[in-house]
Amino acid sequence: MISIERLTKVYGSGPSATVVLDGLDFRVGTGEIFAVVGPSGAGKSTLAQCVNLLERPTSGSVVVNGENLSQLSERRLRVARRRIGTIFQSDGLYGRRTAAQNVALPLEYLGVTPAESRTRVAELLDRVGLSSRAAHYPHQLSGGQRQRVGIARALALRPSVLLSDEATSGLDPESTASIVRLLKELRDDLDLSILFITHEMDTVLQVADSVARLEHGRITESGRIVDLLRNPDSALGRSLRPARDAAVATPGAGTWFVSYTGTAVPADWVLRLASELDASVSILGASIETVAGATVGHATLGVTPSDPGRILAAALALGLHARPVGSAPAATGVAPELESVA
Ligand SMILES: Nc1ncnc2c1ncn2[C@@H]1O[C@H](COP(=O)(O)OP(=O)(O)OP(=O)(O)O)[C@@H](O)[C@H]1O
Repeated sequence: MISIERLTKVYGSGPSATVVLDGLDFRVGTGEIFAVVGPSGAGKSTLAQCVNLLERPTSGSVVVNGENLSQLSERRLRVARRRIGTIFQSDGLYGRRTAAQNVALPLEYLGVTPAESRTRVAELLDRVGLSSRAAHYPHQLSGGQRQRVGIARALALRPSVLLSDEATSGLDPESTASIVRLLKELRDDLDLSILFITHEMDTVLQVADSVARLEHGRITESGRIVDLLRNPDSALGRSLRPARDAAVATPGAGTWFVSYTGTAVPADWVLRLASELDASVSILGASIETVAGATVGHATLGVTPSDPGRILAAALALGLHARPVGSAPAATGVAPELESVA
């Protein structure tokens, strides 16, 4: 488990001081993947450097399994750092070393015997599905495979926390999906706390259990992914939804946007809605999926004229939040840019 407590980082001093992280608070539980997303300049890299203790925070703490690492002496910090494995965007592998030799590096620094190291490296490469590539050099591996070697190396010293700093940025969708699968396996099999720092929203949806949005050095919103997706008022939840243009309703039908808010939305909700309203309900766009074991979704519907109050009530009874598309944002609490999006 890792807790970030009132973490503040200020570069420079006096009038030129820049507050880059401003009192961040969050916790990544054992067996949890916690994503931090944010735009360029939000402070993500600085956060990563403070978490893996390459940078000392100006104030606040990084606490791993109850021990405050930010207050340790340099000597004790060198040992404590082993509890946090880091994977970076650039895999940082040594080109003149094979995959196995790269994974062995942290073990060599620690003075592990060659025999022990060989066993552990074989175990780690097997863990990341690269046993058959042990003798390959980085240039003989794909981007995704190099990142897997980086993950194996980050796990070499049996950390309890894995820090992923833009580790899937720049990978193609297939490689990203395979790294995401691997991180979830590691979370479950090794009970790791994984802090996943990224600017890619769609990867967050695939990988994370919880997410926080970092802006100008502050967390503006955070929560479990499922809760955010089910909350129609959550800006972070809305930004996690894939934005796609919906089809246009037939003339005379009204356009409505509905999103899952309940935990037990029936699978045949479209039929039920149509029957309850005694109206024709057509799907103009929809995304329904399982995230962290829960069904979440949203849809744009064309509904033949019905009383808006009845549509809202019928949707609510099915565990759905409904709003007419094109209504004033102030009345619905929905951002205008989402008005035409399914
Ligand atoms: N050593 C430094 N001295 C002064 N300012 C710094 C230093 N490092 C970073 N900053 C500033 O801190 C802010 C946050 O930078 P950081 O690199 O952490 O953001 P980021 O979210 O990782 O951005 P990106 O996604 O573009 O990498 C920026 O305004 C940057 O200029």
